[in-house]
Amino acid sequence: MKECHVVGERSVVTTAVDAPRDRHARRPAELLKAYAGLIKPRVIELLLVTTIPAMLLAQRGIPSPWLVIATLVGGTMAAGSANALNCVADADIDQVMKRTRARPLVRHTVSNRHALVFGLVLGLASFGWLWATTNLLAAALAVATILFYVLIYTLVLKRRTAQNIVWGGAAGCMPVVIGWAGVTGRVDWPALVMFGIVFFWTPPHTWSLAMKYKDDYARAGVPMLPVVARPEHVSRQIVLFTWLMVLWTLLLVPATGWLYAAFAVLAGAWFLVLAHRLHAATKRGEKTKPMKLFHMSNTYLMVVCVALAVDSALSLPVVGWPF
Ligand code: HEM
Ligand SMILES: CC(C)=CCC/C(C)=C/CC/C(C)=C/COP(=O)(O)OP(=O)(O)O
Repeated sequence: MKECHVVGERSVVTTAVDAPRDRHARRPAELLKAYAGLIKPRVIELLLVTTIPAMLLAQRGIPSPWLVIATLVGGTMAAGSANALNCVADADIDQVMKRTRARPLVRHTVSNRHALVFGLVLGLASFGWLWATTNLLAAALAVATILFYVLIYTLVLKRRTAQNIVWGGAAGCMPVVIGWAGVTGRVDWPALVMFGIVFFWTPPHTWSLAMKYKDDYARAGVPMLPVVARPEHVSRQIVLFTWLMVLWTLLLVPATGWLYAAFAVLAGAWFLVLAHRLHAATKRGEKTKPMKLFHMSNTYLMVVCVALAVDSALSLPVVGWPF
């Protein structure tokens, strides 16, 4: 059975004694599967979805398809590097948590050393690719995000504070800024508003998941909010961040058309109802389904991003400042 010791304030898991061991992947299909597992493709999918509307809004139309593809390829390389390095840093706790026990480094289908080299090379490649195909600002922002996510979130915040994902979540907000910079070579106020949308979206996304997996996180010594706080406090925080997120989406309206504005209000109202329902059920001490809110958080972000992308691609008349 695994043991988890808290050394200083950082939880350190001793070597697992019964983690399933595979042999190192050798055949091409095994290698592909193993390295794909390192980059967490499901997460990258929505990270990229947030990048596309940022590029369309920056252009207020349709940027060159090559620029969009080049930015998405660079973003995938950067996020893949960040996730692979995260897997190396978290190999000790991933073998303790049921949710992450099938990951390549836990199953030993890839060695830690190969995963580290893979993550570092992919990160350097993302910098070179983005510099060559977009601009130096976008490339620099991508590498800064990798460094922040691995060194600040994964190695410092994640194992030390219940606010880990609030501040560490900033890494997940960077694809929109990188997409904007890829088109304009600058970071203008709409990019910062989009950063804020994902920033306030992240706690409902992660805390709903962590409500389901809190025993896993507790076993690994990760102080996610549901591990250290009562369910009612967590659901109240989810409602608070959901309100902040919905109100923040309206700040983008002066730079968009009515289509985005309508979906931001409708999708926001829908997600607020879900968050309040979870909080009400939690307060009553009823059995809740936080994973429904987790999956709906991805749906919400996808809907808002698609509405923004269509609104921008069609160059709908901009609503402008109401005063
Ligand atoms: C620090 C910030 C974040 C944390 C701690 C976090 C946490 C997680 C965790 C633990 C999972 C489950 C992964 C697994 O078990 O395979 C997950 C899945 C996912 N995350 Fe996040 N996330 C964060 C930010 C983001 C951002 C910014 C996005 C996209 C913009 C995102 C999109 C997704 C998607 C699409 C999935 C897969 C959902 C599924 O498998 O159904 N996450 N997230
Ligand atoms: C452009 C660029 C470099 C983007 C990088 C942004 C990025 C990789 C965000 C990831 C967000 C995320 C899934 C965090 C979960 O980490 P975790 O360690 O809490 O999740 P886990 O417990 O599933 O490993």
